[in-house]
Amino acid sequence: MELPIQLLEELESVPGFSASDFTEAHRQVPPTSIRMHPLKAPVHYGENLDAVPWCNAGRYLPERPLFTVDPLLHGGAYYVQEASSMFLDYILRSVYPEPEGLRVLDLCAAPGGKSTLLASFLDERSLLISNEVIRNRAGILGENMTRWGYKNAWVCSNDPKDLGKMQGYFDLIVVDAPCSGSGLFRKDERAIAEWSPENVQLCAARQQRILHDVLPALKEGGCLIYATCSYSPEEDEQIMDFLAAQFPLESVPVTVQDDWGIVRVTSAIHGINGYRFFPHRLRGEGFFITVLRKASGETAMPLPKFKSVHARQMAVQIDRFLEQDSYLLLPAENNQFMAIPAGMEADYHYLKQFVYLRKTGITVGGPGPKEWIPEHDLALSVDLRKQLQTVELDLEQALLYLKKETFATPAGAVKGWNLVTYKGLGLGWIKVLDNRINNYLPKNWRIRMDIDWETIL
Ligand SMILES: C[S@@+](CC[C@H](N)C(=O)[O-])C[C@H]1O[C@@H](n2cnc3c(N)ncnc32)[C@H](O)[C@@H]1O
Repeated sequence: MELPIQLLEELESVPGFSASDFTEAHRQVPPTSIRMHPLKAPVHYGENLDAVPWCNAGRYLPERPLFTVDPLLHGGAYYVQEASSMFLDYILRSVYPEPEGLRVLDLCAAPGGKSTLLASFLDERSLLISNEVIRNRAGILGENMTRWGYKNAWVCSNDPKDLGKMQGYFDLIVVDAPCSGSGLFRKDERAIAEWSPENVQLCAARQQRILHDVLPALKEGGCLIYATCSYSPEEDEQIMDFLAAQFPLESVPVTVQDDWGIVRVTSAIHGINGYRFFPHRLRGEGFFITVLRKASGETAMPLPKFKSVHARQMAVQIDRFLEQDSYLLLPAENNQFMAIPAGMEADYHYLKQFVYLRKTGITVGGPGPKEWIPEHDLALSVDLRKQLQTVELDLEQALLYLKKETFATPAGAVKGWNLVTYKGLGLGWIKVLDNRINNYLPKNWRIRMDIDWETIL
């Protein structure tokens, strides 16, 4: 792996860098890590695995498995995430010891690593808006958020400017910015060929534009978390100085343990604190992150009055599927309904004025000619009732289900709708008829890969 010489030269002046150690680290296989779902990962899962020091739910795997053929991944028991970027979890716990009722924006959210982490961190009264401007990437983000299963985590697909119009609405904005990607060289060699000093400049200019466009949406006293997977100071320390110079933002330092190997840096002009991750100093890839607080500026506008569209009469149908904490049912496309937390309808009506909401809470399905037809989202919801008609699948059946193939009626299945589970984790719905089953996995969710059954079973 031939690393760009201009990058190595520039990094000579960056604290914690060592050209020889850095180059040597790029000859090593990158560690594989996952972050477990606090409510979905089976009990004792990950017990024998090394923990990621800065993230309670993070674990290193001894080697990279073929994740596609693990039904637990499809059911949302864990998310495959690079370990350094899990430091967001530590920052959140440091800045918000009690995260209550926060409105949070993850601006550059696909494929969903930071958003799934945020969703697990926030309390039920908080609302997470995950945005991804690129349409097809927003689709992948939607799938990953559906697997994670929270009704207070919504997805939109907009330009940062649209979100910036929601003056002072958010308590926290996370900008995991598109960048030149040098931090991921070890995982993706193609990124080396795409790297150039000119591209670093282009990325820095785009980062400034994105931040400038979205910052009006951060309320006074709210926090901005900015991160990249680039080593270039133009995209890291110099962006911190740009932020401090252009906006009323001040540094929020966090305490880190020395033995974690994270490098604390401060920006040259305004002394803002940031945290750098180098692969020769810790078990993770290149990453940079900083937190700033908005000292003054926009305050949230009161939410406008709205006419409720809660479908009260439909709720009766859903009560048998969802735990009866408080949710509202709103009409969705194709005669379906979506469940959102009670108390968030005003936010829904407000947000709709500014953004295209692709996913609002949990799509629960809709009334069919004879009965309620449950939607796939519902099977993956963390609020799904424990007492539902459920049938446990073995590995072969689970993989056939996830390939959207048919298989013999599993033992324990009853006529009608059954939730299929693997190791107790909901994967989706089947409908059992007299002499066969119908597999209700959405077509675009299916595993397309040919499975080598002999090695897997
Ligand atoms: C570093 S990735 C985000 C990774 C994600 N936060 C995660 O943890 O899984 C940056 C994202 O920014 C998006 N992006 C690209 N150009 C953008 C722009 N002009 N404004 C906002 N987002 C943009 C990319 O499509 C990409 O999904």
